Amino acid sequence: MAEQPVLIDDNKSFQVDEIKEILDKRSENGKLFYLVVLKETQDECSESWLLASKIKGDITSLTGIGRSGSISTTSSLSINKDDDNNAKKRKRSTKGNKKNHGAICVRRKSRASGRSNSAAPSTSSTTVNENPMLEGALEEVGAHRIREAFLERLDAILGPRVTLVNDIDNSSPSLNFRFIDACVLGKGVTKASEDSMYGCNCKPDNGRRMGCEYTTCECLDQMIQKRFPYIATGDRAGTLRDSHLRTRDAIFECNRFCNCGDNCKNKLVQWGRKVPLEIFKTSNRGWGLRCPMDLRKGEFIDIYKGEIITNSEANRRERLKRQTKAKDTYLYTMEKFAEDNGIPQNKLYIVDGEFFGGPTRFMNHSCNPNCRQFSVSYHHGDMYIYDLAFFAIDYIPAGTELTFNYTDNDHIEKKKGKGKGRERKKSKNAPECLCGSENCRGYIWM
Ligand SMILES: C[S@@+](CC[C@H](N)C(=O)[O-])C[C@H]1O[C@@H](n2cnc3c(N)ncnc32)[C@H](O)[C@@H]1O
Repeated sequence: MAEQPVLIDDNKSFQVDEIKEILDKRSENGKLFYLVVLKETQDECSESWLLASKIKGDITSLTGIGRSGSISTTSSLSINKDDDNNAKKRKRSTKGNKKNHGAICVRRKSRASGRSNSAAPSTSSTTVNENPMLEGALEEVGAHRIREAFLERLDAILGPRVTLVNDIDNSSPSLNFRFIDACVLGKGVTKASEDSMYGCNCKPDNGRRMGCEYTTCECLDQMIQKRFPYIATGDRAGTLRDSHLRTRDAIFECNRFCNCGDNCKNKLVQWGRKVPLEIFKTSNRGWGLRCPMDLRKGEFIDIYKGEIITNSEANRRERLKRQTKAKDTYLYTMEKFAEDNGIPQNKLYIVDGEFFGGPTRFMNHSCNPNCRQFSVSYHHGDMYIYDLAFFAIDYIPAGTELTFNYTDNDHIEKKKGKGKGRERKKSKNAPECLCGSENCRGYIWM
C-alpha cells in the first residue's frame, strides 16, 4: 500500500540543518506551518508540514532570502530563469493576489525515527511572521516552487495532457497529493481472485473488427438493458448511448479473459482517458476540473482513482478530518452492487482520492451537473471493486467546468420514491453547496 500520510506531530522539533528547503507555508487554526523538504536520511522523509515554532535555528539560512527580504540568485530557492521560461512555455497562468487556501496539515510518516526528539535546543527560532518583507518574498518563492513541483507531476501523468490554470491567486494544489495510474489497495482490501474471472466466448473481431455478438456475449448478458453500451459508428462513435446515460445501470465491459479481442465495441473505459483535462482554481470551491476541448454527449472522461480502503479506515480518516476541521472530502463509497447482494455498509470499500488519485478528484459537485458517474465492472464476480467512470451527460463546450451530483445514487432515488417524509433529513452540518445553479438545493450532501 502507498505510504500513509499522518497528522503532524506537534511535539517534534527539527533543527534548521535537518531541512533542505522550505517550499510553502500555511496557517491552520492560528498556527503557522511550513512545507519543508527534509534532508535525505535513512528515514526517507520527503516533504512534510512542520509547525513553524518547532523549527529551531535561523530559518533565513534555508530560504536563500537575506534578512532584508531580497532573493539571492545563488540559493537553491531562487527563481530560476529557465524554470520561469518553461513555465511560460507551458502557458499556465498563475496571476493574482496571494491568498493561501485549503490547508491540510499532514506530513509523511518517517519509517524509522532515527531522529532524536531531544535534539539540542537552538538559541533562536525565527518565524517569518517577524519580518513582513521576508514573509512576502518567501511566499512568492514558495508558491513558485510548489507550482513547479506540481507541474512536474502533471507532466508525468499518462495519456493526454493535464494542465493547471490559476487565474484567482498564486496557490497550487497541495503537494501532499500524488497522481497514480491505477487504484492502490489499502490494508485489509482484497480483490476477487483471478481464478473466479471469466470472459465471453464471442468470436475475435466478429468479421467486422468489432468484437462481441449480441446473442452470445456473456458480458452483455450482465447488463440490465441487454444492449452494447457504447455507440460503435458515426459522429458519436465511442460514446455512451443515450438510453444508458438516462439510467444508473452498471456497465459490464468485456475483459482480458474474453475471446473477442481488442477491437471489441464493449471495451472503452479500460483503455483509459482519451481527453485532455485542466485543473483550475474556482472562485469559491477550491480547485475544479474542465476540458480544454468540446466533449460529445456520452464522452468518457476518466475514472476516479485513489486508495481503496476499508470502511473502518474511512471512518478513522473522517474522524481525523473532523478533528482538524479540514473541509475537502475525497471519499467515494463503492456501493453499486451492495443492496442486490446483501453486502452490509461496514463491508464496503471506499476510494479515497485525497492523498493519491487522478484528475477527477478535483471534480466538484453541482445540483445541475454535466457529468455522471457509472460503475464499470470487468470482473463479473467482484461485487466490491469496480471502476467509477465519469461520462458527459450532454454536449459540453470546451472550458466548461465538469461537475457531477455527489449524491446521485440508487439508494437516494429509492428513498425519494417512497413518498414524502421518507427522504433523509439534511443534517445541521451538511456542507453548503456553492454550485450557483438555479435549482441548487443548498447543500452538497446531507
Ligand atoms: C472531491 S473534492 C473536489 C475538489 C476540491 N474543490 C479541491 O479543491 O480539491 C470535494 C470538496 O470540494 C468542495 N466542493 C465540491 N463541490 C462543491 C460545491 N458545489 N459547493 C461547495 N464546495 C464544494 C467541498 O469542500 C468538497 O468536500
